[in-house]
This record gives sequence, C-alpha cells and structure tokens, in this order.
Amino acid sequence: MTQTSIPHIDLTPLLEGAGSDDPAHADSVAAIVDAACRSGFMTVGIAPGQLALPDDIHARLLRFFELDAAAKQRLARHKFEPANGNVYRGYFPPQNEDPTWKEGIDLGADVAHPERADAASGDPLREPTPQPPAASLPGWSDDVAAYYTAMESLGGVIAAALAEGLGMPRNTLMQPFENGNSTLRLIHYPERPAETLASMPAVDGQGDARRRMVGVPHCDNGFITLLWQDRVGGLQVQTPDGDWEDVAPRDNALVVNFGRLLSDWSGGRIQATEHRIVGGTRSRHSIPFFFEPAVEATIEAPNADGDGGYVYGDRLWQRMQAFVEFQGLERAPAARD
Ligand SMILES: O=C(O)CCC(=O)C(=O)O
Ligand SMILES: [Fe+2]
Repeated sequence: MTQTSIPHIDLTPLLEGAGSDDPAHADSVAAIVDAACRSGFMTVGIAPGQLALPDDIHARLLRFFELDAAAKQRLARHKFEPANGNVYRGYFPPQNEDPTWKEGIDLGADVAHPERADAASGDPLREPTPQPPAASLPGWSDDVAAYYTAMESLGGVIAAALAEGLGMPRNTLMQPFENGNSTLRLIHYPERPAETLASMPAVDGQGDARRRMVGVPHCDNGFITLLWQDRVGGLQVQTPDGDWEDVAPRDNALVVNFGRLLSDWSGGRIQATEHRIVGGTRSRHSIPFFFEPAVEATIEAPNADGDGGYVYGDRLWQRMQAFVEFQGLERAPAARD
C-alpha cells in the first residue's frame, strides 16, 4: 500500500530554529496546519537528542511490562481490581471478551508534577497515579517523569504552531494547558493464542501474514496525541473514501493526531480522524501521550456542540464513556463554585 495522505514533517525548525522570522519556521507551521486540516494525522521527525531524552527511553518505559502479573494487578483500576480506589489512572489488564485485547497503564500529570494530583477532591480525573515500588523497577519513575515533561513541551510546540498557523489567538489555545492533565499511556498488544485468532476475521493479508483487528476504530477525544509505536506496525488511519491506510513505523519520529475537542475548538477545521490497530500474531507496543488541558480549564469553542464553550474535564468524562475501559465508572467531580 502506498502512503499518500500522511505527511512527514521535520520539526527541527520549531525545536531548534531561529524563531518565527525564519522561513523554515513558517514552512513547518504551514505543513502542520495542512496536515491537521486535511488528514488529521502526520509523522514528525525529531533528531536524537532534540528532546533531551536518552536514545533508549521507550525501551526504558516499557520495562513496566516486565513486572509479573501480580505486581501489575496491584496497580489495576477499580474496574479490574475492586479493592483499589483508582478509577482513571493505573493498570488495565487484557480483556478477553473484547477485540481490544491489550494491557497498559495510564500515567497522569502527578508523575512529573506531584502537586497536580488532588486525592481529597474525590474526582477521578485528579487522582494520583499508582506506580510500582521503586525497588521493583529502579529508575523507571524518573524516566516516566522525564518523558512526560518532554512530551508536554512538544505538545506545546505543536499547539503553538497550530494557533499561529490558524491565525487564532495564541493564548486561547495555550492557556488551558497550564496545569494540564495529560495522560501518558504505555500499551502492550500481546501475541494472541492461536485459538483466539481462529475466531477473528482477518482484515487483510494472506496465510501467516493475516492481520486481525486488535484496536477498534475510534477518534481520540482530547487535543493532540503524540504517539510512539514500535517497529511491528499495525496502526491504520481511515482515508476520506473509507479505506484504511497504514502508518508505517519510522525511527526518530512520532505519529501526531488530533482529538475531537481540538476539532471542536477549531470549529471543525482540524480533523479528528478515525484510526485502528491491526495485527494479533506479533506482540506490539505503543506509547501514546494525550496532551490535554487542565481539568477545570474552560475551552472556548465558538462552533462546538452546545453553548460554544465547556469545562474540559466535564466534556472529557462524557466522551470517555464510549471507551470500554471506562464504561460503568462513576465520576464525582470536585465541587466548583
Ligand atoms: O497503539 C497505537 O498505535 C494507537 C493507540 C491509540 O490509538 C489510542 O490509545 O488512542
Ligand atoms: Fe487513538
């Protein structure tokens, strides 16, 4: 399959460039806006060292999956471990009954900014992230904090480029991210046992190369997703004519896509594009970072559903109910005056 609709954009002019007077800066901004408004997906090239992270940072984060099942289960969300109080953050085990047979952990802002958690509020969106004991994965929490912070800055660079390129007031887009509540998710799609594969229809490929759907089609809810995927591949994006196009893995790059709330914010100019994961016969890992505003941020969205504005956490919770991991959960939002 040839890749035609997902552009690759070098971010160097924005990460290291001379500023907005530099013609290369303007080119990158225009390319980002074009990608956001056409396909809703792009890959961005980031040279080693540009984010001040170790080259093996993704492998370091994925050490999480070396923990044994009992250690992971101790971090499980309430839905999967009723004795635990954490509802929004923490581990989710594979669920056999669903095509989305993956395990992972959702890590919140407190991994890098402890003051952003507020356990006393009773609001799941502000709960602290359960982490494994330091002795079981030495250095892991520091790596998580470093990666989280680097992705927050990268999200800010892309958001600023979008605001600039769309001619929208920079502060309208950037201010909600102060005190942001982004989610760093580590995902493992296990190799599936042959007996479960047998009952799953193949979406493409022949013989041993047949691929099944292991991540159901969806649009992301939030603002900007910064996704690292390993070399196995399997991420697909829906094209306007309804076909599915592979987003091929690339080294020194991240996949960037946009969520429904950003699409609302832009009055529908920015696309929140459907994507899915296919595979099943090989273990695969990915690390999305969902760059998101503060829970209490008011988002001005002139053309959004409803009254043209909303409180971010409220809208996020409402939209999350479509995802199997969150169905049936109650939210007790913090009291606001
Ligand atoms: O695993 C991937 O590559 C993408 C995961 C994804 O789309 C999501 O978690 O929203
Ligand atoms: Fe997604």
